Amino acid sequence: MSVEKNTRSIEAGIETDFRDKMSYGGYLALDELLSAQHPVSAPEHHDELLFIIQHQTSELWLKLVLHELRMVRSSLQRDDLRMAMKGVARIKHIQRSLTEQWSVLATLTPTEYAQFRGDLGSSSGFQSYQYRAVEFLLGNKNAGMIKVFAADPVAQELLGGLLAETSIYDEFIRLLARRGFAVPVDLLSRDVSQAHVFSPGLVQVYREVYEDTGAHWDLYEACEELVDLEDNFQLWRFRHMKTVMRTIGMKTGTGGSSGVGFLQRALELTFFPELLAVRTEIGAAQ
Ligand code: HEM
Ligand SMILES: N[C@@H](CC(=O)c1ccccc1NC=O)C(=O)O
Repeated sequence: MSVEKNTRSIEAGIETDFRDKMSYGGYLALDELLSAQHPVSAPEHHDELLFIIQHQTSELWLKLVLHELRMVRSSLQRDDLRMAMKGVARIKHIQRSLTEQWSVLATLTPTEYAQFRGDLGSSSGFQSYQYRAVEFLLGNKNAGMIKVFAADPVAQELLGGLLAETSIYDEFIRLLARRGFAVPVDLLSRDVSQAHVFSPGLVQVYREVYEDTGAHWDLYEACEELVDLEDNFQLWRFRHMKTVMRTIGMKTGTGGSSGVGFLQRALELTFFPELLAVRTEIGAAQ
């Protein structure tokens, strides 16, 4: 270490020859990753790289969210609530990071975006199959959403598969039934390819959990974790809608929707409605 030169010396043990050894770039396939940004504006607009990287990093995180959600689902199937909650905890951190990331894109002004928006053609986040897969795994099934992937067999297969499978909410509800709670039977034999719809009987199950937390501590904790997950998902949707509003105003979307109005309607969707409804009941007379 040469303090005067403000330079750190490279230690003798530091690896420098990677002809026959695994390296950082090799392990992480950085050549592929860092050559996957292809701006379409010509001449290239300075801000298009921001736009591409914001989406690519979001898709990478969504890939991990999907990976963790599958683990959460299989843990619930095995009655391993602790493992499931470990997965949920990780997902919650990813969601925070994804939501925080909107501030980077918000530095893209409407003037700058308008200069390359036309080059995006009809491509849109509406066509993100990983985002749709997350919605499906959380229980917001919608077969109609698969239509836009007619030209993408990989996406179609993934989403078609998830549509027919249980969501993490279906699995949580089944776990509650195995624990002896009076879960309405129609919920246990429902067509899982449809979106979960509000069940008043399930609210009563949660009421039992929330009114005797000591007896049902792990379930009580799990319920609150699921509420956090939904809350975080809605915060992402809200920041998306607000960023869209400040960037394109009330223009229609490149994907063909009305734009902001369409995104606002997504804020009315809910994954775990009974977990929210139970709050109204707590402490109320029987
Ligand atoms: C300036 C930036 C952005 C604008 C102006 C914008 C605009 C829009 C609009 C107008 C829609 C409605 C569909 C349409 O007609 O196109 C939409 C949908 C969507 N966008 Fe973006 N978006 C932006 C950035 C992002 C980013 C960074 C992501 C991250 C992956 C994203 C993901 C999505 C998703 C998943 C949908 C579907 C939402 C749903 O079905 O409720 N968007 N976006
Ligand atoms: N729908 C956006 C375009 C857009 O944001 C976008 C375009 C291509 C790939 C991802 C996108 N992000 C989110 O919709 C718009 O109407 O400006």
